Amino acid sequence: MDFQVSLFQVLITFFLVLFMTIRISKARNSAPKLVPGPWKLPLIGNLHQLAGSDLPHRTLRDLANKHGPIMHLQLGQVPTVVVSSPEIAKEIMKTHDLVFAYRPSLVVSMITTYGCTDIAFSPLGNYWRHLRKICTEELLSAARVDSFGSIREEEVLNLVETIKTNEGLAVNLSEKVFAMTYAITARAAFGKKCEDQDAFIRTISEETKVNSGFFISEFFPSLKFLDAVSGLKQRVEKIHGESDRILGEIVNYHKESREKAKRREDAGKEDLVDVLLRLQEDGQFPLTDDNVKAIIFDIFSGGSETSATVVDWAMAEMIRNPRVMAKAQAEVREAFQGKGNVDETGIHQLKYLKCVIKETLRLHPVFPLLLPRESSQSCKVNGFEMPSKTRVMVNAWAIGRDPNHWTEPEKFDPERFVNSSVDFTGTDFEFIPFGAGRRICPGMLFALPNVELPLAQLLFHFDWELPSGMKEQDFDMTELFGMSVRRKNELVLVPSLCHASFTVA
Ligand code: HEM
Repeated sequence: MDFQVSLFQVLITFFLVLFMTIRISKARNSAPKLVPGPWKLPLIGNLHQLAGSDLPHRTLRDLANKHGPIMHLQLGQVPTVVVSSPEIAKEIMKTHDLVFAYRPSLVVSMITTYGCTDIAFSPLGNYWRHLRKICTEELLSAARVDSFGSIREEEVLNLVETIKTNEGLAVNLSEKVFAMTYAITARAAFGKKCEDQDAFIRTISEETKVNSGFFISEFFPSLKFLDAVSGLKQRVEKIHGESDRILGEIVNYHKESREKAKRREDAGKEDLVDVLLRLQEDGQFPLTDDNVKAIIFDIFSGGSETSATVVDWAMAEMIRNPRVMAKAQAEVREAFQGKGNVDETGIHQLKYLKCVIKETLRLHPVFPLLLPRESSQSCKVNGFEMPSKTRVMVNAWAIGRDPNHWTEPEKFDPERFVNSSVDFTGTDFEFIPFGAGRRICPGMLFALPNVELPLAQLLFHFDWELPSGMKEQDFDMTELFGMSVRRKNELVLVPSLCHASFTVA
């Protein structure tokens, strides 16, 4: 067979190849630009890079330093994007807030929050919107928070009195502060001390510990058997069973007392369970008993440990920075001189203390990765395509220490906030300890007095020292990761009574 190639055939072939090459390269150029990230292993993706990490926010910051402030990680079956700069956080939580205001449904939260019917884990929609409205108008409004002022003052004074009896001795301050914030939340939520309060606090604290979201079975949602193998599900169900029983009793007890009060027509001051039951009775928006329990669970888990954690970090930072402690003490002692005590009416004068609290939240955000979000549709962020159902973690801890936005970011320096308008209300994306956008923490107003008043009282009444033999520079600041990040070791300090304290009436 002759093998003759005409010029015509050569030209046709040339143009065909040219055409195909241009099409392929065009298709490549128009292919969505995916978020970059480290190299992935089959099946587990990048999980090995987090394996063994006790402190994921730190590991993720180190990875982001290599791979960029928007980084894709394949965590088992879960495509995840980690955001570590204020600019990209703003795109997620402001520009595209609606797309990213969903939460993933996690094994643990499904159990603990009655199938994600609480505020924090319920999907964006009418039910969630209604709960947020209940929060802002009823449960966590400024007026409601004010109405708990006497409870706060009493419980903080109890704390001060207990410490006074231990003057000169090493006191486990962490334990006492956590007990105090639990007592405040319990009284605000349930009113009079309920019989099972202590058992309930124990179970809630257990539940929040297992709710960190970093369990292997959370990353392989289709492999249900992993829940059983890891024992996670059984463990959480057991703890939740106990807290559900107690919450059920609390709700029933409140229903009975409301009935009795109605018969006597003597409706007293409402606690938070009362408010929810009133709304349930009104029937404007259907709320089942389980919904009420889920909301109370949120308020407890969000309300108690978080504030105590901030007080604990702030005291620890001030012990390491005696100059800051002395300045904060001078401010509070001057403001309340002669009164012998700190009360909430004058607390707004404590400008420096507010800076100390901000600086504490910058360096030690209680939820360093906020709460996880999930995209409801595909979306372009910073020029990268993010498909629907991508899990998003915003590393607020890394953002608060971003050297492009903070000078000497690792230094505890409350002065940086003195003449600064930067605040944590969700508009300054370099400082987002309460999150931002639609999902921003609705408990800010409830939380802040529980941080300010105890701190002010501890600084007003006492001078603080480390137990003998310990030096400021040796003081341990190791973190413990759970649903929130607290100090690993309890804060043990020696109080001595300040002379101003003696003037108490
Ligand atoms: C210092 C104390 C607190 C800090 C640092 C804090 C921080 C946060 C953060 C970072 C989020 C996630 C925001 C996001 O996804 O963008 C959140 C959500 C939430 N917080 Fe707080 N919180 C505190 C206290 C409280 C208190 C006292 C309550 C209730 C009494 C509360 C109730 C909630 C709820 C219900 C959500 C879920 C909001 C939603 O998903 O719509 N928090 N909080």
